[in-house]
Amino acid sequence: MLLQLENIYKWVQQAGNRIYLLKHLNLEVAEGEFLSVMGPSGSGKSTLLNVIGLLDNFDEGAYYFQGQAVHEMRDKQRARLQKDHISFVFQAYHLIDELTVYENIETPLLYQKVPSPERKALVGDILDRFNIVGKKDLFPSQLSGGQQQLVGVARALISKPKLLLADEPTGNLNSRQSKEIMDLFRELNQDGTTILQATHSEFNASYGSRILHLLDGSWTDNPEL
Ligand SMILES: Nc1ncnc2c1ncn2[C@@H]1O[C@H](COP(=O)(O)OP(=O)(O)OP(=O)(O)O)[C@@H](O)[C@H]1O
Repeated sequence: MLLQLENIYKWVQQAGNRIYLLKHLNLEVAEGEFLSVMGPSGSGKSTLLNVIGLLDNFDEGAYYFQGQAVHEMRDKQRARLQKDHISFVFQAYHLIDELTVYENIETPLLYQKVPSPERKALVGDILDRFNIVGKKDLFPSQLSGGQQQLVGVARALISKPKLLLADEPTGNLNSRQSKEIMDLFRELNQDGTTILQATHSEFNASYGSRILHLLDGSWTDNPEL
């Protein structure tokens, strides 16, 4: 088992009322799965991905990653686990404005202390694979939205993460680019990366091996409701 959520609750306090963002949520994700989470806007998909990706805390419940109790970890341990094993592709690409395309893609390898010649080779390969060699010295502001998203995906894939969390990974891409990204995800998944994506797109979800539906922060068997 790669990860396990047990009875997770997350809430915010609003005008004296407790608003649940995640409620009584259980989840088991096996190594090598490709899981799609669907659900209407506001159902909690991004919140769930943020919790699983250790970007956000939860208020109650237990979270195990490769059998380790994440809810008992100190911040530093959690940060280490995240850097070593988890990558993100988000709607907002979170590229670093001051770094070039090349440098943005290289960042995860610096965190992982990959030696320089190997870094060069890996970044070169992925620039090639994504057809963006000609853009390598540009800054994010000099790219279109779709190109920025491609760079975000390249950066997420370069460190060969154990777990890839993707939140509407093809949101700003045309259908050809979307298919390219989803095909890359499939390849990556076949190479052993576990993928968890949140999506509104039936096309994207069809790439997954399992689909779960969220409604108001809980799983539902009746996605039409
Ligand atoms: N800090 C917060 N305070 C109050 N409400 C919040 C907070 N963060 C999230 N929410 C609410 O939690 C709900 C779930 O949001 P979330 O972004 O997880 O939904 P989503 O399913 O990813 O939606 P979308 O498909 O539109 O991206 C929303 O109703 C949102 O307004």
